[in-house]
Amino acid sequence: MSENKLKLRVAVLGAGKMGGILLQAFVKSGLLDATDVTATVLHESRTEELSAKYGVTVTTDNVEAARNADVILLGVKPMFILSVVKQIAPVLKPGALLVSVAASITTAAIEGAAGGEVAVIRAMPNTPSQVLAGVTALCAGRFVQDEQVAVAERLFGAVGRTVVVAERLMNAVTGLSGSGPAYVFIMIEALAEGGVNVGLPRDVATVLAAQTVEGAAKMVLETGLHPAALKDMVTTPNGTTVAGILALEEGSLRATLINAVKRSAERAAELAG
Ligand SMILES: NC(=O)C1=CN([C@@H]2O[C@H](COP(=O)(O)OP(=O)(O)OC[C@H]3O[C@@H](n4cnc5c(N)ncnc54)[C@H](O)[C@@H]3O)[C@@H](O)[C@H]2O)C=CC1
Ligand SMILES: O=C(O)[C@@H]1CCC=N1
Repeated sequence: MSENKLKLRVAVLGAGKMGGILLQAFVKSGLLDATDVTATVLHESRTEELSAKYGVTVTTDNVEAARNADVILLGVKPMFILSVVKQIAPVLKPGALLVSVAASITTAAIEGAAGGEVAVIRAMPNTPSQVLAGVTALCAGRFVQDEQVAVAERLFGAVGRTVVVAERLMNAVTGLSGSGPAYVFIMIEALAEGGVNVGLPRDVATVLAAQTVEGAAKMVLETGLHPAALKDMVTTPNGTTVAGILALEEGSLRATLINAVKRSAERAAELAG
């Protein structure tokens, strides 16, 4: 494992849901040494509990955490990110890399808040990073070197797949894979409810639903076949599946999902201000 380690000091400013998932995974996967990671949160009352949970130093002092860091992962809510960047700008090491996971906030806005030629990478990960099955889209700001993109790919690669996209596509990514886990959780819950409705115990129904979603997703990723071809393999003429598909089409499942991604992407654009 040690040859795969990133020998970098990383500060996670805003170790909430997403920041916490990422920092735990970076350490657990062996990519970073716990001693090289520091994290911050807003409230002093949570630092002790989170230090114990994450196994890294957790404080409320963004400036101290950022001072010696090679990579600063910004995990605060979009509305707070520019003030946090302004706060840490005076202590940034030359060559430090800022990585923001904030929805909507552009690399240009972060560069502006940093007030200099600072390397900024914008990332949109998702919560399945917690089980190393995440997907993260990355885009680079104006002052980023190729090696810094490679560092970000290593970091997010430790928690799943990565793709590099043009920045103009980041809100679209947010609408699909950033918010998408929530849509899929709702689908799994609803499929399980269907199972309960036809007599299955809840726990069995939930396992059947979740494993079916995982298996179907794996088939798409591993066979490279079009989802429609895989759907056709399940669908016997005059059989059970096509009866279920009729119900999906009557309920406009496709249009509903297309709209979900579209509305979320539109909201991401709105939040950019
Ligand atoms: N939750 C998700 O599925 C995803 C979230 N994101 C992005 O991640 C960011 C955080 O979202 P969540 O983790 O869901 O929110 P959260 O509320 O769980 O985490 C935010 C954390 O920031 C801390 N914080 C607030 N102000 C601070 C400050 N001034 N200094 C240091 N820490 C401060 C809070 O204590 C909290 O721990 C957002 O920008 C969001 O757009 C991106 C992808 C997915
Ligand atoms: O709901 C949100 O705003 C964040 C961004 C992507 C997922 N959660």
